Amino acid sequence: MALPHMEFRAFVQALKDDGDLVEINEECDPNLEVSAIIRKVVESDERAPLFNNLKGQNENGLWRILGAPNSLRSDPRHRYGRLARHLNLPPTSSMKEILDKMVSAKTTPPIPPKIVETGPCKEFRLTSDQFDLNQLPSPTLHQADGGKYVQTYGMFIVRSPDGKWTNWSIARAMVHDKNHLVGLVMLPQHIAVIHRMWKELGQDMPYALAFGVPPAAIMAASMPLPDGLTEAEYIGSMVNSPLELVKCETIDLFVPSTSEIVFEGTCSVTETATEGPFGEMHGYVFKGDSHFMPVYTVNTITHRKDAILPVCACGRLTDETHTMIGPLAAAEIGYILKSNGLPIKEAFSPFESQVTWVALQVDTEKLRAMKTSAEAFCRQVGDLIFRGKPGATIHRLLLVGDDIDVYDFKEVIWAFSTRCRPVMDEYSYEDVPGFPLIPYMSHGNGPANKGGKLVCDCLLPVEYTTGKNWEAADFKESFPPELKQKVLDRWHSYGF
Ligand SMILES: O=C(O)C#Cc1ccccc1
Repeated sequence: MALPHMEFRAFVQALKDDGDLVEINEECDPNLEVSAIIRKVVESDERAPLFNNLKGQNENGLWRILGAPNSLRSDPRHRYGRLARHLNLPPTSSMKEILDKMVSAKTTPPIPPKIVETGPCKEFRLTSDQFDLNQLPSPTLHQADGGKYVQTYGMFIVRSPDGKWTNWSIARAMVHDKNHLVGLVMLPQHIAVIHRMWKELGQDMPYALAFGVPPAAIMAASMPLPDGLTEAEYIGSMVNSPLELVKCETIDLFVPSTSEIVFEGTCSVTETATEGPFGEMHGYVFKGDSHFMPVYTVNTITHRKDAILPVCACGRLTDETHTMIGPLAAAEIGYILKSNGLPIKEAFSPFESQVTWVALQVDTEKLRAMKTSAEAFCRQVGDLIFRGKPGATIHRLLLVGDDIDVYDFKEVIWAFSTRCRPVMDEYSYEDVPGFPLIPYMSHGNGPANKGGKLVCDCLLPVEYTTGKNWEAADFKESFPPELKQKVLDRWHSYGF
């Protein structure tokens, strides 16, 4: 029997078994109605909606839509249950356990994928004269969007011209016409790096776009892994079993054999079209905000019967762009800092920062042993992160002490607000790449692609020298243990 982290269809069943799925069988319109429901779901951490009856489905059920595939659950006991199911972890797993699992494959041998002759993704095949992307139920996600964003949670598969590097990643794309998409291809994302390689050769870039891939694969595809690393092997190592891949029909690329839907074709290195506006991960749609981006030709579609298109209706909290992009960047950032010998214990990107911050918990005993200064330490951290790809989407790094739980924003904002003196304890980076999708970058006062980053030192000077010299004025730290126990034991008899 297929396992939920290795087959999307089994994952959907697992959500159903968890009571985390709402099947909608009345006809829904992919033009805004579907997304309005998904937005209401993700803004209230409701169960994931599976739209079984969409206006525009073809005779083989192409396609249904699963909304909110990796958003949050309302029950705090399994808040991250959907993410956990992506990784074959218990639904009660913490975000720390989830991110530790994502990083685990960095220290275990890669497990290459297994090539199989065929698979469920081959049940039906459509050539370019047999489909119209505008007639299929491609969703319009926000009323100000520039098109139907059919691609928000699928996985692009591209390979360097020398064949040595295959990259899997999520990058948005909208319908351009009957057989074409236009998509965001933006450095330092690896899809843009590889696209540039093909452009230098003067050849269009072959691509596959697989929807409804193994959930473990889409998680790895969202992690800013090092250049040159092939996700398929990383995932194999992470789940300790080889992913099964099958060859595409028309190009020399391989896709997960259980994918729900596969688009195959080439991405032009010369032709562009207007892409956007789009309701992006920071929660804004700027009217008229479109840019010229590469055109993808869709030559062939293969799919399962009654195939499911996963859709992230991104915007304000809390959708997949927040549960995945920020935390997975934090995991990579934490790994890089630890690998460079810095005393970092935990790293997380607070949703409340719209995943533009990463909070770093520092082992202050080891910090004191370094006999370093605040400036030297902060610059070490900033130089390692802000000049590399993992830090691309992050504009604030907050250094906090051992007493702060970086997974709890209330803790993080307390330390930031009370221990980081504005300006004096902040170390700016104006000469590094900026993330141009953040509104204060794209529509702010400075350059959209450069600077605007800070390392914020939320460690008081004593934490660098002699250690914490305060008690928190709270129940946990300001009362003797026996008194706290007495209060807890008598809490209800007091009348609370
Ligand atoms: O369309 C969005 O909201 C987005 C995005 C993005 C692009 C590059 C890296 C990470 C997120």
